[in-house]
Amino acid sequence: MRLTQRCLGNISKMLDFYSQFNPSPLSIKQFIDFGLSACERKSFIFLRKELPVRLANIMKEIHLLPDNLLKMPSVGIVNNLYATSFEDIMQFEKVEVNETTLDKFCQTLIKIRNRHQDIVETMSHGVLELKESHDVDAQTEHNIQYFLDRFLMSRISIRMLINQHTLLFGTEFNGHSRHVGSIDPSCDIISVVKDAYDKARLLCDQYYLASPELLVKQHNEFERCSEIRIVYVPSHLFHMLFELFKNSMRAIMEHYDNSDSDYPPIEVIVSRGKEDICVKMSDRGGGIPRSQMDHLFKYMYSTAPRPTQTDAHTVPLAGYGYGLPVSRLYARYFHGDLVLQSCDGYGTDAIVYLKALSNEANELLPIFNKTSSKFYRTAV
Ligand SMILES: CS(=O)(=O)N1CCC(Oc2ccc(-c3c(C(=O)NC[C@H]4CC[C@H](C(=O)O)CC4)noc3-c3cc(Cl)c(O)cc3O)cc2)CC1
Repeated sequence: MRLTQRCLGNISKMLDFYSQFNPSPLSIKQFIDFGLSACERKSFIFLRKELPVRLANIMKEIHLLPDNLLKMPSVGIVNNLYATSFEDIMQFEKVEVNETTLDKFCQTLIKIRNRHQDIVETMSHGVLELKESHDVDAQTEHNIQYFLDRFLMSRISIRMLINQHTLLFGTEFNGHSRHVGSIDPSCDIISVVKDAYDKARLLCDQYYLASPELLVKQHNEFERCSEIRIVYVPSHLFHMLFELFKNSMRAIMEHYDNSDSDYPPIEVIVSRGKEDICVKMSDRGGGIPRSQMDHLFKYMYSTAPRPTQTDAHTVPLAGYGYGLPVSRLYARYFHGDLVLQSCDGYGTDAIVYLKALSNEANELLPIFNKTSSKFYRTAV
């Protein structure tokens, strides 16, 4: 449904207003502390301002995109979805806080989350539409990389706020009584590693009829002989590890494509130091030359072309091309990182760095300001 001109006029004034504010980053500790005190009114009061601020900040950047990208049908769809969701939240700007508005707010958040479910794929279609209709120069590609990193990080942060509120105060149950919203205060990293391996192995067995084994160990320098646990969002950690396992398995199976199933195992070590928890995944999948490494994180390079009929059996281990860059955003979202070290001809190490202390695990949020908008204005 296209927004009427009147709506768009009204929204742009509100967008200007809310985009003046910087998003307020929260740490995992703040999410936990707030979740344990669990006051729905306070959460509502915070979110009815913070969500419009985060939506407006990224919508202003969408409007600064190069015209030829902004005109792509799929980018138009994304723009309208954000405008509709911004309007939905605006309904609560000045309402009286009571049971009815709290219930309605929760339902609206669920509606928004569902509306935005496929945004990443829709945006990747927009990039593909641009690639298929225009020559994309290096500068435009760089601008798209900059924008998508910020756009997708903003989306991760908005979904985090929505999930915390709906899981804490809605009728949904997250399936784990000890969890605080989407956060596990005592996340067993090794079990997430094994879960991600099992799910990736399923896909690998389906396509290659075989899969490499997993060797996993841990080293806790901080609390000797204790299991390594972290206050973290298990679904974020799973997303990263699932992606990395798929890549390692694809490399190994393609590299040893004529062996009789004596594939080198994937080795994972989980370590805990004073500041960081690391999950290092090492494979002997033949590695990648340094000249090709940067491409792996590029949205433009990796945006998978639409599968043709003959590609009906596309490799299930490769998505629509945003798996690795989005996984790095999940790692960076709470001030961690995801780094690749490959040895051409031998294999690849992927390291996920996580903040060991929840008070240091602060949201990393894109801020729309003169610097970021200048970046777009210099775009050709
Ligand atoms: C954008 S995305 O996230 O959607 N996604 C990124 C991932 C991509 O799939 C993959 C998967 C594996 C590999 C790969 C190779 C490999 O393939 N070598 C052989 C070629 C080396 C260059 C050579 C050349 O071109 O010179 C032509 C052969 N070797 O090591 C890895 C590897 C990569 C990651 Cl990231 C890892 O974590 C572990 C790994 O072992 C590459 C690409 C789908 C798309």
